[in-house]
Amino acid sequence: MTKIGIGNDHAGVELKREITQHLQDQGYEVWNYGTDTEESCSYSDYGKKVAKAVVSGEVEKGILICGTGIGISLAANKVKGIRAAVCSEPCSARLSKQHNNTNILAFGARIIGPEMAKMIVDEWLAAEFQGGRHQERVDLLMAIEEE
Ligand SMILES: O=C(CO)[C@H](O)[C@H](O)[C@H](O)COP(=O)(O)O
Repeated sequence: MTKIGIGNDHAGVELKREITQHLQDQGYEVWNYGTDTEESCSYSDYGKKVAKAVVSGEVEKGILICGTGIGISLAANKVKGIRAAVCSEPCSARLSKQHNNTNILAFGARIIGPEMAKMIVDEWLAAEFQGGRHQERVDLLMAIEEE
């Protein structure tokens, strides 16, 4: 059973619940690293928590939600080994896995609705990294972390 870590700030609480249910309905094991209250908080804490869970192998993939998906994905991308992409439609989500081998998907609860979010998540989870020329580019991308 694939383990997915999910994290969110105060803007993403409701959408996090819907996505969690959607994933559990498909048999995924979902680990919640986000806040469960709408009290104002910082996206960076939650982006970091999910990113570290992915890098350590505690979970296989991560999903992040804030108002736009931007702040929380920026936080995740600060953690070595993370490739997080903000996606507002399914095509980008699929290509982010096929070409960039993203290990975290992010989106904004104030940008897209729950049905679009579910389509994005499904497309991303179904996609596979294509390797080949994309592997070389991902290797070059990750080498920047060592500079
Ligand atoms: O960090 C963000 C934007 O990049 C997120 O959308 C946050 O959820 C947003 O900034 C929170 O805004 P708020 O006015 O403090 O609710």
